[in-house]
Amino acid sequence: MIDKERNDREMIVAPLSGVIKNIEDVPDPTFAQKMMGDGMAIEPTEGKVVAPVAGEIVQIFPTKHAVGLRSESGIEVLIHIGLETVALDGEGFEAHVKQGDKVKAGDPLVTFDLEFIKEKAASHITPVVITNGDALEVFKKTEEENVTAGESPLFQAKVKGDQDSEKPEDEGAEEKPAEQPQAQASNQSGGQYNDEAKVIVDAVGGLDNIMAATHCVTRLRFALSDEEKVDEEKLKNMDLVKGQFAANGQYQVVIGQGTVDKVYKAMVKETGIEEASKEDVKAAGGQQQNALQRGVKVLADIFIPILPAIVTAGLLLGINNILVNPIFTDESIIEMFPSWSGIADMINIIANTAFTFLPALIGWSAVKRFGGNPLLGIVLGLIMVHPDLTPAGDFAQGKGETWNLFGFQVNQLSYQGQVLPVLVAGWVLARIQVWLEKRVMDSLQLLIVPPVALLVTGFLAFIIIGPVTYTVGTWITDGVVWVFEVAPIIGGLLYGFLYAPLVITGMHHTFLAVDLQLIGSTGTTFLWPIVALSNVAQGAAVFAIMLAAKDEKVKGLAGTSGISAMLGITEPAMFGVNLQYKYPFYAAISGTAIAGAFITFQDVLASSIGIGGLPAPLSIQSGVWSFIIGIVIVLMIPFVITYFIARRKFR
Ligand SMILES: OC[C@H]1O[C@H](O[C@H]2O[C@H](CO)[C@@H](O)[C@H](O)[C@H]2O)[C@H](O)[C@@H](O)[C@@H]1O
Repeated sequence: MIDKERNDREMIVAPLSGVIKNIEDVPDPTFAQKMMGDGMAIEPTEGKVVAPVAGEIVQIFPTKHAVGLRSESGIEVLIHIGLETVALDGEGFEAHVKQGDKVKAGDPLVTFDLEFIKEKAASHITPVVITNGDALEVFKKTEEENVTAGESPLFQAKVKGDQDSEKPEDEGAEEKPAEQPQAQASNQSGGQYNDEAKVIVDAVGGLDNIMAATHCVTRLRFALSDEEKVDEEKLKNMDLVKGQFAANGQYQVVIGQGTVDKVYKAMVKETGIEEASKEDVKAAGGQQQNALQRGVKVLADIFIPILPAIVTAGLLLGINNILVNPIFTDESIIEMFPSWSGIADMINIIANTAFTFLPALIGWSAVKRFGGNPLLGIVLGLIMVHPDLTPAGDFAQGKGETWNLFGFQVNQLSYQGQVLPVLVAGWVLARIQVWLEKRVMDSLQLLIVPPVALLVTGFLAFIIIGPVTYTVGTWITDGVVWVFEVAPIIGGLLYGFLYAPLVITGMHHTFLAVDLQLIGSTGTTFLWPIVALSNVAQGAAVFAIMLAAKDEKVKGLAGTSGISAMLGITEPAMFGVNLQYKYPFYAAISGTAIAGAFITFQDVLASSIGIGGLPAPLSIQSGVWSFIIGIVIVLMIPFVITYFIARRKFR
């Protein structure tokens, strides 16, 4: 805890106003895994960055998205505004300082367009890290949840060997940030980092494997022909390298601010590699992905942002299920206690909204992803579920009406619960908007671009996009249903076995679209219950490691990632533990395959997508007891197998 009374320690205040996040929760491994050092992150509420401490600006990147400064006592602070903001190439940022400037705490450093960053960058979460943690003997973090720029204390730290200060306290020593290996500049061949640059090039597969290379404020970024050729061990063994990972078609090698640019220069000089822009690397990395990978990525980009709304809706529908369905007796809770029916109704409306207006959610996310105006995306989605339109079920019973367009009949069909129509319409809307924006003069943009884009897309949606994609969507759902009807055991077995590997590749979000399409067309899904079992299985395996491991660090990581898996997020358990040891992962997918086959055979159906972990029974509409048996299977099999193997291995 920060002790404001201690004047032998340097106080570092928040450089931005906003909400505090743990550094471990930043969705970027460079920061979450503290490759750059320990710290915290701030979700900014305004676009202003001020100096957190008096000192000198040691680095301000040309793209102005990151600032490094050194305090008077020698503490080095890096403020990285948003994530993947290097790709914006300075757009939306204005710097008020330059390298070498002396600043006081509270002096403005950078201002930025928060809304623009939110829209264009991977995230606006801003990590603030201490990059020379190994030089500190005390490091404390704030416990506040909200901070004000230039006012609220964020860290308190003391540099080692500070003669003026008292002896270090034990508790302080324990709170030292993770030690960062110091970059040692080699000089053996005359230039700084020449040897290291050659080793890195070699480790990423040699010059022939590098299609393009650039760097940002912290990392070297490579577009590689074949990421399989990377020698990770070689990179891990380099003091200079603080971490490495592949993301978005780029292979990233984390070096650290102030050093990465020198290593990059040495690499260009020593190996003759051509300097490339971030766009070149991004484009080259994108080319590396095949059409399937690119398609999966687009779907993931669209569905991940709407997941919280859908999962919340699923959870609330689950609560409503408990109130309105007879579970333990012949009567439901609202039949036994009629005064609860109003509450149940309200919950139902709150829960149902995300599913009823699903095309609006998808419209927002899809148009944003395709580069158009997300607000028009929402309107487009709402147009497609307007209350004057007739739902598909009623239409099939001959209740719907048609528009007569010069003799051509167009169904007044509502696309409620449908995924594909609004996805395609969203893409068309964004394309029309972008096309018009390039051609219409600025003063007429507002008058022409949105109305024309919306009107043309609206017509196309009702006349052609809707009917065609609705039919394709029906084929997809019919096809999946058919496979699971013909061979339920094989379907459940395979989906159970393959789901976790799909999560590793990120392809699992594609099936979210299939789940939503199934719910929209048939009212239920048989795939999602297997998803929930798979997550619980990873959790059970990682808990077995927690119990069997001797190393406290492994136990801690397994415990926290196990809780997360039991609540539906499995990446920490899989990447952090289960895949490292392999057998827990195999035990988990084997358990899920067996349980998946069992529940599919038992016709377990979910009414919605809910929390894919232990709370999942809330979202099961039929076969809840079979599903609970499925949960017992995925708790027992992965746990028992993993525990017994782990006991032997950890002995
Ligand atoms: O498909 C619906 C489920 O989506 C989330 O879980 C899936 O994505 C997670 C993040 O990539 C992954 O950790 C998990 O293994 C996947 O099943 C959500 O967390 C679930 O609650 C939801 O049911």
